[in-house]
Amino acid sequence: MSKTEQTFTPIEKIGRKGLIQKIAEKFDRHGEGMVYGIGDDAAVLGQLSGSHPLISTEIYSEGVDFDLTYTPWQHLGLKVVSMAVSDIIAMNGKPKFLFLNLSLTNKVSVEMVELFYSGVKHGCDLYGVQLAGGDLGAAHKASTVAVTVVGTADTPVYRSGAKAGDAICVTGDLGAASCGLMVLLREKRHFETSGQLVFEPDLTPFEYVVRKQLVPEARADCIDAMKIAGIVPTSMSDVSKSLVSTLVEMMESSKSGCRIYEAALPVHPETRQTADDLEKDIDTFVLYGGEDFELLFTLPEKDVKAFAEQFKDFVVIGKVEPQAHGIKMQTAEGHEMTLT
Ligand SMILES: Nc1ncnc2c1ncn2[C@@H]1O[C@H](COP(=O)(O)OP(=O)(O)OP(=O)(O)O)[C@@H](O)[C@H]1O
Ligand SMILES: Cc1ncc(C[n+]2csc(CCOP(=O)(O)O)c2C)c(N)n1
Ligand SMILES: [Mg+2]
Repeated sequence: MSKTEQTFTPIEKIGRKGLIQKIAEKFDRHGEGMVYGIGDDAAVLGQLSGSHPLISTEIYSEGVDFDLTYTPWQHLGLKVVSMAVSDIIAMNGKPKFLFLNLSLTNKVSVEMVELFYSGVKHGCDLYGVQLAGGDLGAAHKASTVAVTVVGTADTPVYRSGAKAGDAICVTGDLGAASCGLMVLLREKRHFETSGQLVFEPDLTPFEYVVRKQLVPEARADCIDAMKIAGIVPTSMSDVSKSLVSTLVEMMESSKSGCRIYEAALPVHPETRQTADDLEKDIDTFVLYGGEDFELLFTLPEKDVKAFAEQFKDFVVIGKVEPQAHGIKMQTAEGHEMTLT
């Protein structure tokens, strides 16, 4: 069946209760640490002993944070889970339970909600998280998705612990997700002016960057490796907004400055290629682009080598300095510039 012929069952046809029942069927009501999930006035979780409960909550609005023209519903479901668990992971925690609140316009069908929850299910399985409840309501013009995640941490890691002399590290690569967003927005503009009925652009040359935008993955693998290596970073945060804003937040709360090296910033070859194609400066994406969901963390110099033996997908991009140094980047040409 092509996109134009997909069935559209209005939510009012099965009703709110009918839709919640369809959602509930996809998820277990009981599970590890969950006494009773979807189906009563509140979820009942198991008792926690020893570790600290962590709670993080986020809201995403249609047209502001996501665009349904180019976002498949199952991708949106997976992405909201990744974005939510990333905040728990960034505290050195383990995500456990998820709550999802949806307010939906009448442009959203039962089938779309089912696709969304198949993405959510995929995310829950990927991160070992259980859907424990939520809420469902109507929206007038734009849909919203609010997500709350509950996790645990034996040793929470804050943004504020960076110490002068620590190495500044980042996982994966930067700038790909915002580069992917630019590609999707360009294709959307093209679609709107072309008069075509179906939005089916050929994104093959942009597969990596578009994937990073539509289905980013939270770096649970890095936290697991830290645990195995017995390493606790001095500070950590996820790069959800941009490298520069995350660095500034981290250094301000750590009462420190830093120096990063432009030449050390990790960039995927496809991001570089796509930036050229878009005729944009690669640095705009790498320094100021959001949604990469990589981890930025600081390690005492002596821990870097030990951690590198356990985990390969990170690089050192700079060093923490005393606060008076400011937040600086040494460019590839050897100049020093202040980052803001
Ligand atoms: N979008 C959703 N995703 C996952 N679970 C949901 C969602 N909406 C509702 N639920 C779950 O379904 C069950 C019934 O929810 P419902 O909102 O109907 O009951 P309630 O919260 O007790 O009622 P009220 O909102 O009037 O207090 C609850 O367990 C709730 O967590
Ligand atoms: C249509 C559309 N407009 C804007 C964006 C960009 N965007 C969405 S959420 C976000 C930050 C997440 O941070 P946090 O998880 O901290 O809320 C950014 C940069 C997008 N993807 N789609
Ligand atoms: Mg409710």
